[in-house]
Amino acid sequence: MSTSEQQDNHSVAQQMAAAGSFDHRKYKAYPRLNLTDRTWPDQVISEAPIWCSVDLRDGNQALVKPMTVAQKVKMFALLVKLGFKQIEIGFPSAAQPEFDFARKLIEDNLIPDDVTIQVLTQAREHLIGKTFEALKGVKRAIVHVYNSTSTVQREQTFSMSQAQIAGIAVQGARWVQEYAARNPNTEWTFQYSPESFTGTEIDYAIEVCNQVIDVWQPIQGQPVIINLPATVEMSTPNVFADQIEYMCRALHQREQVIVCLHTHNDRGCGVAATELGLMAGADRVEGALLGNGERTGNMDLVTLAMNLYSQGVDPKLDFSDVQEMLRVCQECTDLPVHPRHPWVGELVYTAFSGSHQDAIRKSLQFHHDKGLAHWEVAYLPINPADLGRDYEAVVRINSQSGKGGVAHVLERDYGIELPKWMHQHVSNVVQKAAEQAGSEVRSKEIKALFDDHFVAVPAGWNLRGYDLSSQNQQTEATFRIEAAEPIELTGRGVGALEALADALGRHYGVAIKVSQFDEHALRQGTDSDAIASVCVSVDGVDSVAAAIHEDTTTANLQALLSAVGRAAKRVAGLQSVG
Ligand SMILES: CC(=O)SCCNC(=O)CCNC(=O)[C@H](O)C(C)(C)COP(=O)(O)OP(=O)(O)OC[C@H]1O[C@@H](n2cnc3c(N)ncnc32)[C@H](O)[C@@H]1OP(=O)(O)O
Ligand SMILES: CC(C)C(=O)C(=O)O
Ligand SMILES: [Mg+2]
Repeated sequence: MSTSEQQDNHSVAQQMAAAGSFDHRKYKAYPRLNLTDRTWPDQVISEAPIWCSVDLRDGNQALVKPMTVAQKVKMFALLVKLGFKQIEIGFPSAAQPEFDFARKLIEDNLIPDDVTIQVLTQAREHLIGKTFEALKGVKRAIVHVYNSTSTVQREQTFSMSQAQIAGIAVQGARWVQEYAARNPNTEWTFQYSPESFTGTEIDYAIEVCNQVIDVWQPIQGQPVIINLPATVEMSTPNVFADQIEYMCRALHQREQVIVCLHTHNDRGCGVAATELGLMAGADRVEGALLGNGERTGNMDLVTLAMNLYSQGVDPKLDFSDVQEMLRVCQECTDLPVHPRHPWVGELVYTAFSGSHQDAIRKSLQFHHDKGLAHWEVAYLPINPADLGRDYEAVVRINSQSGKGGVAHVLERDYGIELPKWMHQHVSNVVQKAAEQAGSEVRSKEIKALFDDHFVAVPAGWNLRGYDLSSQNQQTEATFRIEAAEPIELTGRGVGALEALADALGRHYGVAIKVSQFDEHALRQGTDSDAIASVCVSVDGVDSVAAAIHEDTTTANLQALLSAVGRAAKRVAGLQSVG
């Protein structure tokens, strides 16, 4: 770089730094379009648009390290597998790998019969020539030619009048037509983009597009795509929708023109703008998986497709194996996926917070019990299993979680249906552990906490055996308990539990009352295992325990015995007798 160039760069940098104060007054509002008879707000998207992935072009040109040919092949295969029928494979005149990739797809016969490749070129003859060279022998292709039409680009980049810029477009359209005519064995589709459309005066954009359409004359049989890009997203999506409706009304030979949208995400509304643009009459959508693309990205194809899917509209794309899609995208782009990425991020179906977990648990149960025809589950707009996600991720426990969430994890992962009265007891233990850990408490740790605090038999309170005899609804029983010295107790009552409470009460001289009791077969593990949960009051002190055993009565009795044993430290009477 020469000294004068260095000085120039230096002064540009200085000017930018000086202008870079955080002062909103240097920006101005985007002009509104005065479309008072707009119809798009009443429209509903009831079918999938024509999709075109631009991962291999717009996505690729925005990467720190553009994809290698091998990565492109992998990405192409993924796009085909997902169901894309139109795929922009690159800018073959831009760089050798782009050219080579086009050749590879064609020569190695990698393009399925129902897939059409698309390529991008500037409206410059040598680049168009090279583009057609790259496409030699292809059965079908879309040639996409563009030039910038915005006020800023006309004035500042090209220093050209409106007529001169329109002239570039028209000349580009003619070259594309001429080169296509020289290759009649290929089925050609032409596409034109007034690049920087959102920075272009709308009536001028119409004029340029119509001049291109007039060159291509789609009415004579050659299909035409007019792509209206939000090269930079500059307005709220409703303004973009007005622009699209306005364009759709004004384009020549509209019936033969496929109107396409290509939004970017500068304001974070790329998907919203495309959705409203479709309502406004567009037919086709360009975008990239996970929104990769220039600056804040292209419109995210996954989000838009899943938005449709969640409304009961067939997206005509298959995201049933999201993990595979994420893996290939990451391998090809070297970009991470945000855990909160709509529909597919690692955490998007996960609730940590208590009230969400409670609602999800009850709602899933309701959905299951009622066999509802349509998916309507609190906080889960779709069934995560549709995307190959498991339910383990749906409820995860940390200090923000509540009792419903803990109960859900025990039931989901271990078949332990905690009775409602026990939720709070178990949750208290887990909550404490979560607060101490300051992080997530995993399912296995929750189970271990449950076992330690409720199932583990306190030393000296192990039931060794029992004999029961019942008459006239009265049970008389003998219990063998492994204390410091094995003891044998007898008691009576209505049923075995009452008999054991009676036996223990008389032995220790305490009042034992069973206030809560529950028993059920475990849904996992050995078929015959049962879990019993008991809450007892020993001299007014509450104590809770659970027990698991293949013999239901043993489970019940052990749960009671463990509960009384757990109260031992807090009830004087239980310590006074051996
Ligand atoms: C919004 C978008 O994504 S648009 C697509 C952008 N993608 C890319 O640019 C990626 C690939 N591009 C490239 O590799 C290069 O730009 C190439 C190979 C296409 C062209 O390379 P070069 O000619 O060396 O560079 P460059 O793009 O800077 O050319 C600029 C010249 O082309 C002209 N030009 C730029 N775009 C266009 C266009 N679409 N149609 C006609 N002329 C154009 C400019 O006015 C400028 O002319 P000048 O030399 O008279 O000043
Ligand atoms: C080439 C065009 C369509 C583009 O990528 C854009 O304008 O964003
Ligand atoms: Mg783009």
